[in-house]
Amino acid sequence: MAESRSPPTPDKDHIHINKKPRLEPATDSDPVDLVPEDAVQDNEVIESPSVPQQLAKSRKNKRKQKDKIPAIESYSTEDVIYHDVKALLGEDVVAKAQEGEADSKAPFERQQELELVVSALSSNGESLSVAPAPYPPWVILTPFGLPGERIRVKIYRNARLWSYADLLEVLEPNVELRDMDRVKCKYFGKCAGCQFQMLSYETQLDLKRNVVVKAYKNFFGLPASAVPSIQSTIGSPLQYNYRTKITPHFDSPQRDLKKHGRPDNGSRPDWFKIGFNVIGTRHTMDIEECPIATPTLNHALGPIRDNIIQKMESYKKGVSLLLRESLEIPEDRSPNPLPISLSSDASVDTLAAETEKKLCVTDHKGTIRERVGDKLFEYTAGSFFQNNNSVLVPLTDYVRDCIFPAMPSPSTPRPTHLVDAYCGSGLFAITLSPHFTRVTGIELSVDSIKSAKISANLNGLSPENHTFLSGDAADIFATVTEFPRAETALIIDPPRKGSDERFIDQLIAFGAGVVVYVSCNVHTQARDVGMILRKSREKREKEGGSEYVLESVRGFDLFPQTAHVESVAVLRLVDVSGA
Ligand SMILES: C[S@@+](CC[C@H](N)C(=O)[O-])C[C@H]1O[C@@H](n2cnc3c(N)ncnc32)[C@H](O)[C@@H]1O
Repeated sequence: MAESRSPPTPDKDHIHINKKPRLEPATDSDPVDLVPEDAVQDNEVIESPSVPQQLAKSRKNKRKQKDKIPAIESYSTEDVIYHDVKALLGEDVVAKAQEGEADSKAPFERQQELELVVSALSSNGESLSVAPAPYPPWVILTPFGLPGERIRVKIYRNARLWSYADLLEVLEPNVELRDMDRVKCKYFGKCAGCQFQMLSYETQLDLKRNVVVKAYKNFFGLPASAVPSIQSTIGSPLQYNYRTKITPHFDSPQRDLKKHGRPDNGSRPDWFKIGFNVIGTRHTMDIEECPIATPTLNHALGPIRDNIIQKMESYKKGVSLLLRESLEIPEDRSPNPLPISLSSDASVDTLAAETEKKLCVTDHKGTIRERVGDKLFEYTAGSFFQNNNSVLVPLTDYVRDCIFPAMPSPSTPRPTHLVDAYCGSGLFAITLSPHFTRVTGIELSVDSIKSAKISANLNGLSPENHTFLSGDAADIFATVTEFPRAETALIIDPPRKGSDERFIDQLIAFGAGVVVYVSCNVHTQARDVGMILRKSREKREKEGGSEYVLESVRGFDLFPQTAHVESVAVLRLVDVSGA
C-alpha cells in the first residue's frame, strides 16, 4: 500500500496550488510538458485540417516536442502505459518506430479532434485507441472510454508513441459494459477521482485482475511459469461511501477577490471552487459531496465549505483540507466497547460498526480512532492509515489465511512469530497478533510507530511480545535473530516505489518461512517478487536448502469505482530438491 497509499483519487495532497498545468494521468512523479490550462478552452471548436496538412504542421514541431518528451522512468506510470502501448501496437512495430525515432514524432496537434474506436483499457484505467490509417502507429489515451466504443476526443498532449486526449463524446457506446444509470456522482466524467462508475462491480473486479496479470507479465522479469494463475480480485464490502479520508482543496482566492469581489449575500462566487481536480488538469472543480466518501465526511463537508466561504478573505494561499472519519473517543480514552454483534457475517458487522458514533476530524494533528474487527487503532489524522475501513477485516483475514493455509503441507512448520515490515500504525501486526507468540513491526515514521505502540496498549497487547521500532525496514532483521526463521511469517507492505535491494538481500539471508507481500503498486511488487525468487534460487544453488516459490497472487479492491488495485502475493520457502 502507499506512502500515500491512495490511488489517483480526488485528494492528491498539495498545499499551495498556484500553477494550473495539465497533469499526466495517475503519475507518480511530477508532471512534465505542461500546457498552460488557460490556453485551452474546453468548449473551443477546432476545425480539423486534412491528415496531410496535420502531418506537415506537426513536422514543424517535431524537434521541439522531442526535446520536451522525457525518458520513461522504469516502473513509473508512463512505463506501465508504455507496456500497454507496446502490447497494442506490437513489439516489432514499436522497435521500428524507435529505431527511426518515429516514436517522438506525434502525428497530432494539441486540441486536434479525432474519432476513434477504443481497443482496450490501460492499467491506469484510461481507454487506449490506435490512431486510424493513414496515421503512423500511435495510441491515444482517453479517460472514460470503453473497449469497442466509438468516441470523439480532443488531443491535449503528446508523448512518445502515444497522446493524451479528453473525451468529448461517446458516439457509439458499448452497451454490454456501459450503463450510465449506475453512475452515482453528478461530477463523474469530469472529476479525477473515479474512472469506473459506469461499469458493473463484477466488471471492475475483472479489469483489476487483468491489471495484476499484465503487471506480472511485464515487470516480473522471470519466466511466466514461475507465476501461478492470478486469482480473482476480492471485492470491497462497500462500493460507495467507503472512503474514510478525503482532502478537497482550493486555490488562493486573493486575485479573484480583487478582480471580482464577492456576492453581497455571502454565497460562494462561481470562481471560488472547493473540491477535487478536473481530470487531467490541476484545475479545481467545486464538489459539494463525494459518493465514495463516508456519510460522516459528506455530512461534515457542507458546514466546512460554508465556513471557508465566509472567511474567504483570510486565505492568502491555496489550502488542502483534511476530512478524516474517527470513532468518538471517550474522555477517559478507554477502549470503545465492542459492537454488540461482531460476527462472521460481514453485513451484521457493518450494521454493528454503524452503531458506533463517528465524527469528522480536520486537524492534521488530531487523533483518529478506528475499529478493525475486534481491534482498535489510534493514529494521527495526518499520518498513513488505509482509507477504506470496510475492506480491512477481509484483507487482514486473507493475509492470516495465507500465512496459515487450511491444508498446510506436512513439511511446512506453522508460523509462531510475525515480522511486519513497513508496518505503519501496526495494522497487520495488531490484527494478527492473537495468532503469534511474538510480533515485531518496523516503520520509518516515528509518529506511526508511536501510534502502533498506543494501539497495541489499547488492545491489551504486552510490550514484551509486541515490539515496534522506527527505522528502515531492512534494519528489522538484525533485531529478530532469535526468531525461529522457518516459523516466522514476514509481511511486507512498502510504499508505491516498492522495496529495495538491501531489504531483499536481508530477507533472503533471513529466510522467513512465509512472506506475504501487500502492495498498492502491483508493478513494483511484480519486480520485487521476481527479484526475491531470483536471489532465492541463486542462494539455493550455491548453498543448498530451500527456495521461495510464488504460491499465489490476487488483487484486493480497496478503491471501488477507481482503477486502483491492491495486490497480495504469497511466497513460501520450500524444499525443491525433490522437484
Ligand atoms: C503502504 S504503507 C503501509 C502501512 C501499514 N502496513 C498499513 O497497512 O497501514 C507503507 C509504509 O511504509 C513506510 N515506509 C516507507 N519507506 C520505509 C522504509 N524504508 N522503511 C520502513 N518503512 C517505510 C511508510 O511510512 C508507510 O507507513
